[in-house]
Amino acid sequence: MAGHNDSETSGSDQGNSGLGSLFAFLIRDGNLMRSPVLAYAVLASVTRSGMIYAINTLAGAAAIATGDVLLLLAAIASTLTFSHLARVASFRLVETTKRRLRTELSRRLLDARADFLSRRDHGKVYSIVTHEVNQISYASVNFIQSLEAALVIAFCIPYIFYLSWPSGVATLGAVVIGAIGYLLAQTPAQASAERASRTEWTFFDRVNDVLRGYKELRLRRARRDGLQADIVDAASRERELKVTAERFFSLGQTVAQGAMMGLLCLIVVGLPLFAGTPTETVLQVLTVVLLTYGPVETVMGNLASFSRAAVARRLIAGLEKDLIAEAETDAATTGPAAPPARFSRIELRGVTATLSEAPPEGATAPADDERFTVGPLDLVLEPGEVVFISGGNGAGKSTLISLLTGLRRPEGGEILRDGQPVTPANLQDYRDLFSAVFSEFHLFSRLYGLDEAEQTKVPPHLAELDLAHRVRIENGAFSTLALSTGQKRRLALSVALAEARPIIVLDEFAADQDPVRRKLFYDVLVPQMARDGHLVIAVTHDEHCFDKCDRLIRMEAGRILADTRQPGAAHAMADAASGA
Ligand SMILES: Nc1ncnc2c1ncn2[C@@H]1O[C@H](COP(=O)(O)OP(=O)(O)OP(=O)(O)O)[C@@H](O)[C@H]1O
Repeated sequence: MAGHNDSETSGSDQGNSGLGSLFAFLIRDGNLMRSPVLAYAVLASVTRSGMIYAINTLAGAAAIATGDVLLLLAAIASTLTFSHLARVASFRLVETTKRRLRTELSRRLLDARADFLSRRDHGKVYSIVTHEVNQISYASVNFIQSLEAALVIAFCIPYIFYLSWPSGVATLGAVVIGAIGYLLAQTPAQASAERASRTEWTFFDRVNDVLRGYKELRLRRARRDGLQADIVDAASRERELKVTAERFFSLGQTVAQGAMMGLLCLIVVGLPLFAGTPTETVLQVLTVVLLTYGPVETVMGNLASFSRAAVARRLIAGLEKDLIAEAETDAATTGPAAPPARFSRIELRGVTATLSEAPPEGATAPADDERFTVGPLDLVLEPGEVVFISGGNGAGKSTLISLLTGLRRPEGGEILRDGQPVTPANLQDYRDLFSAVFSEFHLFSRLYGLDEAEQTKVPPHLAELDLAHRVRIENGAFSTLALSTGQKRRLALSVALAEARPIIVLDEFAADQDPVRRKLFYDVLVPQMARDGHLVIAVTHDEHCFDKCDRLIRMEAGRILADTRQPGAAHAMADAASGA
């Protein structure tokens, strides 16, 4: 099973319920204070208490008074109205909280470092933005409902004291016993609920395997069975843990219900027998207690959902903490988009990077044999050059590309642009120099970020790349992405060319092109890009084309083995292509 590198501690480790932090979150960040929901809830509970009072007065009266009937009707009408308004406002609050949490988490994901995003085990992220965000958002409805119910109980307890003080004491006793039952049950319940959520992350990871690996899974039944067994295992463990959590929640609720039932027995049997309370008072107390039974059940039922939401709050906070730790600097991800910049020289000076997997759960650092070091790398690049990077699998070519494009920050050495070091403050400006088609590229369905002028450049490039018959641009989006692998890569190149950035990076672009398109790429497109003044950096294994670049960089074991210059080779290709 995939391990997760979680910075948060489990609920049981924390030793506190997290309810305080949950309520603080709901009140402070959940917009509770700015919503009319609190006012509606208070009004609904006041009118409900008035209704209880009116019912009780009418029930105990010798004759029905018109005023009491009118009071009852008014109380019913206003209770229904305010309860409805409170419900609508609280659901608005739920959706607002959900939207806020999801946009905040997405923003943090957009800001996260490439290292974090390139990890495969993102089941945790999916689970948190769906399940946990729902749990915490719906807690605001439960919070309002509970507040409304608690206010009714708070109004009714003094009234019970007023009717008969022994009943008042017994009612308070029942509330205290119920609260103790809940508090005792919630620690083990929360611990199981949290473990269940963590198991759900594994489940999402395996579902991701199904979606990504469907072809391999179709070809070998045993592979599919093995994955299915893992999915069943994760789902079963989650079920067991959730059932355990609910068993504890239910135990707490049973204690509270027992206390309420004990209270009813005490009122019906104990009061007349031991306190000599008259039947008329017993009936009045009984009516009030029965009418508050609903609000008590509401509070008791919601306590479990608060515990689940407290777990969700902890897990969301843990992910936020991870994302903050993994965030790029503000300057790298915020601020207005800079206009396409120019450069005259890019220099890598003693640049190094260490690649490692996320450590398994419980481990502090990856083992040495799980690390790969690239560099130190020294390299100077200038506009108008065509640079090919070659080397065996695992030589470090893609890592060099990540370092060069500013996606990965070097651990040692520095990158200089026109003699100035690239720092977090100017990193985004530096990245704006590049357009790229990575070996594992992603095609967005829309032309995000391209201005109108850039968008108008895409169709000519589609024609040049022999895609005009398959894809059109409609309202800033591609008409289709249902294309072959080679076509998709050419589509990605059409966007990169339309961006017209000074440096174009192509990682194994030709690998999935047919011979005709491969020839077009090496003999026409690349020389043309250089002629237009672009620095072209292409990772390639096509040895027979190594003579078509100005510089050939060979990599091995994370180092640059050779940097051979063949001046003018690419320009000569361009001249030949244009017939000059
Ligand atoms: N997260 C990681 N943890 C540890 N090692 C890693 C990690 N990512 C990559 N590596 C290792 O770093 C080395 C360089 O990888 P890189 O992707 O840069 O190679 P490459 O030259 O582009 O290879 P290819 O031609 O196969 O694409 C490889 O040996 C790879 O196994």
